[in-house]
Amino acid sequence: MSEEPLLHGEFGAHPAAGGARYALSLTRTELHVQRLAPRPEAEPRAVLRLADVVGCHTLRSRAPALAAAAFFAVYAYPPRPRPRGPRPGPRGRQRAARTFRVDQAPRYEDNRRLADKWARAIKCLVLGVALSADAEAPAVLPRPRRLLLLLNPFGGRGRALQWCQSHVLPMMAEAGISFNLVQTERANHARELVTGISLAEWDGIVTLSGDGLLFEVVNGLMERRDWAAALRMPLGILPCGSGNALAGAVNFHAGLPPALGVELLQNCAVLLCHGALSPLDLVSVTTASGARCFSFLSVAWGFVSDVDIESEKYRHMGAARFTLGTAVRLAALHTYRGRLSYLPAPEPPPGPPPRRPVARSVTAPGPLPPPPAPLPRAVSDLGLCPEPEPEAPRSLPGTPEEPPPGDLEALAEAPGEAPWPGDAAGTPGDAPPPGDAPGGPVDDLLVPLGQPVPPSWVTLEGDFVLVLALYQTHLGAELLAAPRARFDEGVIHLCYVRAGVSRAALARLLLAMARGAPWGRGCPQLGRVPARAFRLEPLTPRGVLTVDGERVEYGPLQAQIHRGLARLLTGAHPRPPATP
Ligand SMILES: Nc1ncnc2c1ncn2[C@@H]1O[C@H](COP(=O)(O)OP(=O)(O)OP(=O)(O)O)[C@@H](O)[C@H]1O
Repeated sequence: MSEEPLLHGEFGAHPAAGGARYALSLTRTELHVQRLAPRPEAEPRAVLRLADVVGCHTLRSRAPALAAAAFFAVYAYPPRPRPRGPRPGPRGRQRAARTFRVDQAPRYEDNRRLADKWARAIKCLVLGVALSADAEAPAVLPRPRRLLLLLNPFGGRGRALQWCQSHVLPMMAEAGISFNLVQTERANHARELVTGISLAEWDGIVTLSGDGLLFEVVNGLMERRDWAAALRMPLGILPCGSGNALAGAVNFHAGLPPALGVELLQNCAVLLCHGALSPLDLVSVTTASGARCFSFLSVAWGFVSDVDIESEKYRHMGAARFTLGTAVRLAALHTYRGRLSYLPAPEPPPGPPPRRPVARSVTAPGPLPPPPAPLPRAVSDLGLCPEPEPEAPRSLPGTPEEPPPGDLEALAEAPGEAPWPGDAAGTPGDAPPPGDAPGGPVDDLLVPLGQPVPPSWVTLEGDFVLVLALYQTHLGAELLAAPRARFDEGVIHLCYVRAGVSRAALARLLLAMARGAPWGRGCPQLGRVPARAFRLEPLTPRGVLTVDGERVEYGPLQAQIHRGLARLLTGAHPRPPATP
């Protein structure tokens, strides 16, 4: 064991399976489980990484023979070993739950106290809440979170609901997260919904679809009169669409290997249970008609937006639609005449993106708000019931490693009330910052589209194959286009490819991106510049412009970045230091 254990104890197992006993050691990052009896040599020491743990519950047996014992169950989703072979396949995560019996004291109350201590310590470490150095002092946990889940049943290959039921909801129950799940019924439904919700009722809004549904949520929140307070609402994304770039970025920043499909969804769901937040840059984009929208991902013109929109007809293929769309577009390569102007930003520092200390996702301490008002097509309409509040005893679903139903029941926990570190940054309900206009922050770097750009800007004119403004690492779940991007660095990564590039050179560039390899070396037509703002003026009369993969009106547009305007549930947090 490389780290000092915070807690060490000897416990029985549940079910009792031949009187097995285990020595448990809890460090800041791992739970070590060593069988003591019978035959300790028969079972190698198991190590559960807390990064794979989503929750821990205290339980009590209904059996009179076990009346003095208390129990704690640990729920983890470690990655499956990657299948061997020349082409390693996807691995995904496998649920692993272990229940331990605390039975050394003759009195139930004393065993319960010890079980509570272990459960609290594990939960604190999973949630990034500071523990006392010896883990002896009772840690005060924040109150359970309430999330609004918005699911597009037609996103990607139409599997969002099925994936949510089988992979997301069970994990949330184990993490002690309450939720209300709403299926969207049409485009813009999510946008309308979030313009009307009461912010105080939710600790986060999470979309289950592609990037498009989160785009709706961001813009719905921006339409509110209290937009600045609304943007303090933690936002999360669980990838169930065909374009899952932001989820790819969340996965990357957590240090996880590239993933697609269910594997990416499971990774993001585990991270969501951990609850850590990062500030998220938003880019305000103004089009020729004066319409303004807010973007968290990209503005694209030419090759990238053409592929995005044209490949809609292959949406039944999921993410593979982009590969086919790319091949088709490469065969008929177009160029577009236009003018690209930008305000340069200082070059970001080299090297991998540093992990920032992150805030927690949950609202400030205080009494629980009233239960959320019922929402249309909410989870109860679907026969899925939100988890009861943790105060209510409940039986847990049975699995081979778990107590059989009816044997153990969950115990009431003291309601959490600790503040979440970093929540002072703002909670839903804050007043908008003074000086900000209704309808979003002022674009202080931009002059009206009809006027020339300021003299400090750089202008390029010519024929382009593509222009892409990206502010995340990923352009698709596995397309690592800007490895140095961070969620809140306040930089637009502008990238353009001028006419004259060969099909082979463009294909090489895209392939390198897909492999996560460095790209663009030896391609003189490629330009990459960090910017704070840009203006794009297409001179070719027809074409496609997209913002976050959604088509917008074709014509001149301009944009500027607003640093850390929103908050994203990223889940990855450094292990908290012990308080002295
Ligand atoms: N119930 C619904 N019926 C039809 N469209 C919907 C519904 N709910 C959301 N939408 C719209 O579906 C679009 C696609 O959503 P999203 O990007 O999240 O998923 P996706 O599968 O990755 O799709 P795409 O790749 O086309 O962007 C969004 O523009 C959203 O407005």
